[in-house]
Amino acid sequence: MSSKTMIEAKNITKQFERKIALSSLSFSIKQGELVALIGPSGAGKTTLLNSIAGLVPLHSGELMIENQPLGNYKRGKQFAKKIGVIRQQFDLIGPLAVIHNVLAGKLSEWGIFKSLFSLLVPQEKEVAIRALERVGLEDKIFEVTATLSGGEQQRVAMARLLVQKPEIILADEPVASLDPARADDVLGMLTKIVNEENQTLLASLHSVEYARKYFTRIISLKNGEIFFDLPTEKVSDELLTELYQLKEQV
Ligand SMILES: Nc1ncnc2c1ncn2[C@@H]1O[C@H](COP(=O)(O)OP(=O)(O)OP(=O)(O)O)[C@@H](O)[C@H]1O
Repeated sequence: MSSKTMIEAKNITKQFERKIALSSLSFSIKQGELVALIGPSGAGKTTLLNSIAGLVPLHSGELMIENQPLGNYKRGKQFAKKIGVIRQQFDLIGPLAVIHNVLAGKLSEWGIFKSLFSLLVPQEKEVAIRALERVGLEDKIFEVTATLSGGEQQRVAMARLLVQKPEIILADEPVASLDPARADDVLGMLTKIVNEENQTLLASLHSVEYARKYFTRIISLKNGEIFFDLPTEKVSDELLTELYQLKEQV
């Protein structure tokens, strides 16, 4: 792992009307880290990922991406090379063939003309083929995306990320809609790709089991605050019970 800091949160706070979703969080994540974000429903996981993706403005504090304030990054190509997002809903266009969804990873790089032309004659087809080979879907290249299973669609989303090649991947519940065997398969593949590409991964998960199996560090949130931030091997069952406990014990 390199010592380059990829994400740094400095006392970040986010409030929705009177609800504090993130309360003065601070942490930093280095290149190559595989970080799972866990915590009960409503703890702030999605809000945190969306803040880092630049989709949710903060009330106070600062987010630094590779030592630059997040706001300094221009949207478009520059940002797409820095941060890629993968979600539970996959964000794929169902009626399009798999190849077009994979090549969507190039949209911020291509101009509008090349992007539109690519819908007629796929551009840089070999890039898409290579990405689909890596996720084991090369035989599905011209299938309509919506006809693929949930696990296959999540692999298409991963192939799109392979084409986009961001340095940081933010994954919001990437396997929540998959059955356990598909979830295992998708997380195994995602973390393998991240390791091979020396990327950095921050993924929210409901499953502690997957967090322990695939991630090197676990950050837990509770009521918008960091409850613990530990290397995976230091996360005890007692801490997890406390994290998910419904009411604070008095
Ligand atoms: N757009 C919004 N408007 C108002 N409140 C919001 C909004 N988005 C999130 N919240 C609130 O902020 C808090 C944190 O929500 P968030 O979705 O980040 O939690 P989460 O940990 O991702 O939950 P889950 O595991 O259920 O997805 C919740 O109380 C939620 O109701």
